[in-house]
Amino acid sequence: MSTQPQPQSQSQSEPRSRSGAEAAAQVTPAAAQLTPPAAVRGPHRAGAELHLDGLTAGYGGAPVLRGVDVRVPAGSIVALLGANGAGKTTLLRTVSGLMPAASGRIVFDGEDLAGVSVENRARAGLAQVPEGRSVVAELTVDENLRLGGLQRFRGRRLTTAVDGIYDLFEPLARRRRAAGHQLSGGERQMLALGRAIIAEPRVLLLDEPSLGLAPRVVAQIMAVLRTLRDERGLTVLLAEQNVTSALAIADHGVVLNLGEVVADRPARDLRTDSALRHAYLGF
Ligand SMILES: Nc1ncnc2c1ncn2[C@@H]1O[C@H](COP(=O)(O)OP(=O)(O)OP(=O)(O)O)[C@@H](O)[C@H]1O
Repeated sequence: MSTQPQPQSQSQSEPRSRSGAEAAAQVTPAAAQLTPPAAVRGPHRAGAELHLDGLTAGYGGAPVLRGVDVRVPAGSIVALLGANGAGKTTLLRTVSGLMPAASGRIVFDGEDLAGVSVENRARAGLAQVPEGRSVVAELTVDENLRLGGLQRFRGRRLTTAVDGIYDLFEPLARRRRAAGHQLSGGERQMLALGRAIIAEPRVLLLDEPSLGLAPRVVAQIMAVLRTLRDERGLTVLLAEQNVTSALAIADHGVVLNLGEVVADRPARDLRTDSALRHAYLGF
């Protein structure tokens, strides 16, 4: 597979426009109070489609994922939901190549990823932000972002890319000279996300970005993800226990239980159908 996709113009990314009513239905009350992030600076690589077909994976021979099928269309957000231990992190790690698949297929932009290294998956545009807000503690915000951006940019283009992240995450712009270890939990999560986004991934794998954060910060992060989808056509697979926040921005919801898909529905159905929510999400 090609490991160096070429940048595409924004018009090629075919960003989706939404009706006002649809957009309004997708914001949480907290998100509604926030100023939307600035428009995404372009041009950018467009999102790619991701399919998982019959994916099985586990630890030491004990299966955790059992024949999981998930489809994440290009330019959409799919919420991956489920209780503790359902297999969300295992699924994301298997897709990014950190864990081997025992069987099944992972298809990224039409290409089977079997045998493709973690590094080449990242180069092709598959980015994972693990749970725990991984940033380099000793480096400043600016240095962390530049490090993330070096994968694709040098010189002035790198500076423009860093400025693009500050447009999206205003709190980071104010803290650009602070070291990673001096940041609040919310700022660290924004930086972890910024480091992944700056390299213009085509599919973003996010593991519980809301964990331990205040509702306002969660709303801010979800608003950025929505902007990236709508304006850049980014594809996002979002593992979350914060079901309400995830479904507020997702197009589709997939519920895992003990490593199996038990529901695969439009997010609108999971948001609005209380019987469905009660059956699969327990509230
Ligand atoms: N390194 C490991 N070795 C062995 N078993 C593991 C390992 N990591 C996770 N597991 C097991 O795999 C199962 C799925 O865990 P996983 O972390 O994927 O779930 P999760 O849905 O992400 O949960 P959470 O929301 O708590 O992070 C659990 O039973 C867990 O105990």
